[in-house]
Amino acid sequence: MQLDFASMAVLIAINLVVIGMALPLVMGSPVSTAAQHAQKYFVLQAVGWGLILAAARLRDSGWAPMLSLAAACAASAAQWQMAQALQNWLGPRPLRRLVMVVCVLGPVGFAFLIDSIPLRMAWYSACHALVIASLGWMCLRPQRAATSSWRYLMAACAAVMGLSLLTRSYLASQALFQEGFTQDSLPNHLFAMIAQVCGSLSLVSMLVAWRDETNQKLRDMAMTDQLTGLANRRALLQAAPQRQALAQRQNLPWAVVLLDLDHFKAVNDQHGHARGDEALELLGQVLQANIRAEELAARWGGEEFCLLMYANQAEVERFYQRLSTALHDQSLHKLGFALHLSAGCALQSAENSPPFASLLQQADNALYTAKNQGRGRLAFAPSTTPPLLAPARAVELS
Ligand SMILES: Nc1nc2c(ncn2[C@@H]2O[C@H](COP(=O)(O)OP(=O)(O)OP(=O)(O)O)[C@@H](O)[C@H]2O)c(=O)[nH]1
Repeated sequence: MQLDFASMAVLIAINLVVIGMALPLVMGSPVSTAAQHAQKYFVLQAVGWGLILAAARLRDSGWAPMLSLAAACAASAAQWQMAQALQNWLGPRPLRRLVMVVCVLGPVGFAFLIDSIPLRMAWYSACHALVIASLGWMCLRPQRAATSSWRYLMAACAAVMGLSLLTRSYLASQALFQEGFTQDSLPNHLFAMIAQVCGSLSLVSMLVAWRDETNQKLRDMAMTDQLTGLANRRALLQAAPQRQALAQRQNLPWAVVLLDLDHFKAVNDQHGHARGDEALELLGQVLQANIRAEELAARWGGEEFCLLMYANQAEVERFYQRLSTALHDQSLHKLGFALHLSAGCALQSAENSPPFASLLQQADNALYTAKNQGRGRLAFAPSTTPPLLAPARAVELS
């Protein structure tokens, strides 16, 4: 089999052009920011290989060095797009700045060394190897939920590509290349083959990353209340047994609190449904600002909210006072009228450790008590302490 570099470059360029055109069609629109960067990565790669091809064809003309420089610029721009995609998929990537700097320095050095093929190749290949190795490293330790399969595949491709580029850089520094990127030589053939295989595997990785991202978005949507941004009932029901079991295992106090806005129908009637929605959003914000990271606030439905707290009775009372005051003040300030809350709480204790559904029922009964006793107060479920010593009691907001 006779391989020549120009034919390989044609195949790679055709492959990348087809991928660059097919991706937007397959992914549809609109796609996420990360997916857009991934699409640009393939388009720029196609442009880069097209320019390498043109440089090979015009090898004997004065255009070849400029075309090679343009190819280097396109390849660096493609790597930068990949860094952006990884940042969006995996969260903040500390190496992103380094990638940006080397993506600029690579073509700049290439331009300065344009008269010496070995030097400019050695320089650019070394820069390219550093960028690719950084991209591979960026696939590790994600700060957002991301499956390992596509990350490891991409990191492996980066390791192989990085090594082949380093080899090319070394050979060029030894002046073994006379005609740069386009020379028909074993290292260039190997590099083209590796680029082809790693390019295809990177495509697979990116499609899986994009699928994971889409699945994660759907999961988040299924678990989040659209209006308030809090967890929804499904998310709370899913999280509750685990948290309850943790509290039992570690002997932590645990409380289920149901909160309900008072006379909310009147808010809607007097100020309109849109204002009512704003009131619910505000309660969501105030709740989120007043709970601890390990606690969970969810919209239970309508104007009712549910909290899972690692707290004893005194702590729940203090929390209720704090929340009611903040809600009162902020609603007056932001909505122009005051919102009031009633709450019912069931506490898990050594004596009272029923299933979650039963605790929830106790909290609901306590909320009913708070409403019946005049609203604007917190009531505890009677069974949370021995009934004879401490019957159902309510804490009125002072
Ligand atoms: N704006 C808005 N209103 C809602 C939403 N969900 C439920 N509501 C309204 O919340 C009100 C609840 O009314 P009720 O169950 O009578 O309760 P209430 O008026 O708060 O009275 P108490 O709870 O007894 O103090 C109804 O008018 C619902 O239309 C929502 O998403 N947005």
